[in-house]
Amino acid sequence: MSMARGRFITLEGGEGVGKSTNLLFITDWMRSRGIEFVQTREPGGTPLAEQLRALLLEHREETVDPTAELLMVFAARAQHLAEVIRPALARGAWVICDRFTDATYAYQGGGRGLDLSLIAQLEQTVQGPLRPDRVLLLDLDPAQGLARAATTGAADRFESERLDFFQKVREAYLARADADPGRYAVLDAARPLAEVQQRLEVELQSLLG
Ligand SMILES: Nc1ncnc2c1ncn2[C@@H]1O[C@H](COP(=O)(O)OP(=O)(O)OP(=O)(O)O)[C@@H](O)[C@H]1O
Ligand SMILES: Cc1cn([C@H]2C[C@H](O)[C@@H](COP(=O)(O)O)O2)c(=O)[nH]c1=O
Repeated sequence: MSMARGRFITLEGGEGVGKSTNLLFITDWMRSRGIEFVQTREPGGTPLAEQLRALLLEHREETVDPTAELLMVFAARAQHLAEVIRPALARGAWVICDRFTDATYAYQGGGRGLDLSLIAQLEQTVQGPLRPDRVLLLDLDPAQGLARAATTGAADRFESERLDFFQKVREAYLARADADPGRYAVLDAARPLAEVQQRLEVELQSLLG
């Protein structure tokens, strides 16, 4: 008897686009269908990776070198893959991950301006052929997203970047979705939540079977 294949789904977007809100909707949808799933996030998802997350997000006196930032993100990802993501997929569970390597292309590539081929090299080294089955990209004007994010707590090191950084992050995300439309679903996060979630449901249904 063959085991059902797990799905690897990632949720992406700039700051304040509604990831946390829509994650709840996605996990409720999976639970109501009896799908075994693991909900996790990046950077993070294991004790070591969560420590790296805290180091990445906290404000600090020194400027963080973009390459150091990139390597920390991939160090956390390697641990997360080994401890959480690969074992879950191997047993047939679905994985819903709040951000993954598309965030690296968007933030370290688009935002920080690092060479995309360096990111691709690290992606290949750390992940091998593993890529998300579906990337759900919540797209929103960054000024609107930052205003929404401001209602949910103090700004971390990334959220304190200038608006033009987030414009570049958004452009990088959209460029990746444009280049591979079969794998990305771009959802307009400026629409009312009920409408966003209707669209999400259609995307999730398409992953069944
Ligand atoms: N489609 C929507 N329309 C209007 N408001 C929304 C929508 N989606 C989310 N919000 C609101 O925007 C705020 C930010 O949402 P949420 O915390 O889910 O975003 P996030 O992407 O997880 O943000 P962060 O990365 O800052 O944690 C919340 O107050 C939420 O209720
Ligand atoms: C995976 C990943 C994340 N980031 C940044 C993007 C966000 O500002 C924070 C994570 O916080 P959130 O709760 O998901 O908003 O980390 C990054 O720069 N590069 C990455 O690869």
